[in-house]
Amino acid sequence: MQLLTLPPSPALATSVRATAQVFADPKSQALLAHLQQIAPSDASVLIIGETGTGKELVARHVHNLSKRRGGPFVAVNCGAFSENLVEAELFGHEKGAFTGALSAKAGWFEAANGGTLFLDEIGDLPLAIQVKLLRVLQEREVVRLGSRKSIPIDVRVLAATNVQLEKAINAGNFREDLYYRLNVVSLELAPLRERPGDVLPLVRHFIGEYSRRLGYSEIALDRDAEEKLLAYSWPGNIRELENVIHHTLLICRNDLIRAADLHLSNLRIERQEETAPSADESAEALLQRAFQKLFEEDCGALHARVEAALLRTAYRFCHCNQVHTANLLGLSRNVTRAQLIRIGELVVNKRRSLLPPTSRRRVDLSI
Ligand SMILES: Nc1ncnc2c1ncn2[C@@H]1O[C@H](COP(=O)(O)OP(=O)(O)OP(=O)(O)O)[C@@H](O)[C@H]1O
Repeated sequence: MQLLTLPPSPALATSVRATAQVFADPKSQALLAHLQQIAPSDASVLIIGETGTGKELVARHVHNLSKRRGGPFVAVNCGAFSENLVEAELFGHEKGAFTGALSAKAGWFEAANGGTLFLDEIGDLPLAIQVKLLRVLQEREVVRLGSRKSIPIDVRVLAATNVQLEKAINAGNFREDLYYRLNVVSLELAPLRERPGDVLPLVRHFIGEYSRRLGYSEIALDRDAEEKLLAYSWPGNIRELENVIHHTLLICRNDLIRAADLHLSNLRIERQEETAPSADESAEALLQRAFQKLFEEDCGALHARVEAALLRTAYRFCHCNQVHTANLLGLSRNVTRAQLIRIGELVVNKRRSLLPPTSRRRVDLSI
């Protein structure tokens, strides 16, 4: 097994999540060897893999191993923007270039100058923008929207996709010339189910990571739990595994994780079928299910805000009674208290006893 600990480059300091990476399975070790070979060059790389297989983490790794590691690493999700917005974001714009352009703004290419631009979900880029991207890659200069001035750029582009771009090319949704420009080197990430040697090292890695963050002492797995994790197919890959471990540590407060503590998605499906919403399902049951589901999914910042709003609502609904809130949400009292402190619903006073803040009376449902 190989566990690498990488210092993030200065430009990454605020955005890097995991600096330790697990490459234990022979397939992952081969990928790592390939990655180390191609990282120093300036070649464009196309990273291919199902969702959650670690494409962004690999892109950051390539950047950190390249001569550009002292420069910025800018990661963007091409699928998250409308056609107009993605153009302005990629290439930048001048003041007044379009309604709402109140000031001039550099685009992602300029922001990544001297470093690496990671374009995730490249298959979602609209065709009109693909043409412009190709031109920038060929000419190594950008022209902001609303300007005629060319700005030279020195950027290495890494792109990622979880769909087969060849199919998109055949369907007329992706330009072949852009595909060849991006795919000078390709790195294919196998789904987690095809690299079983990574599963337990990743589990231990995330147990360590989340235990540290939650302030827990050492936590072990029993043999049945290990077998259950190894037998599972991980459709959401490493991200799903990470969420399962995070969820398990939040719910289970023992030093030993047993098979029954692990809620994998096939169990969730059974549970959802058993408890499919009925017309007369109580508000409490609905709230509890929504809350459990949130713990099982990762939607980044939105997740954290919805989770906080739900906690706050449940706590106020239970008249600031921690035990009732814990029962309502199906959590232990310790976890509930820790989460309430985290979102500022409970404060520690001078005598170190916990109190709800008195100044806030209104239920804040904003997410
Ligand atoms: N080899 C690894 N070692 C440790 N953690 C990893 C590894 N690969 C991925 N992860 C973690 O798994 C999570 C998902 O990884 P990442 O975001 O890179 O996947 P992705 O393939 O880019 O996902 P998507 O297709 O949804 O954009 C992240 O939290 C990442 O830190």
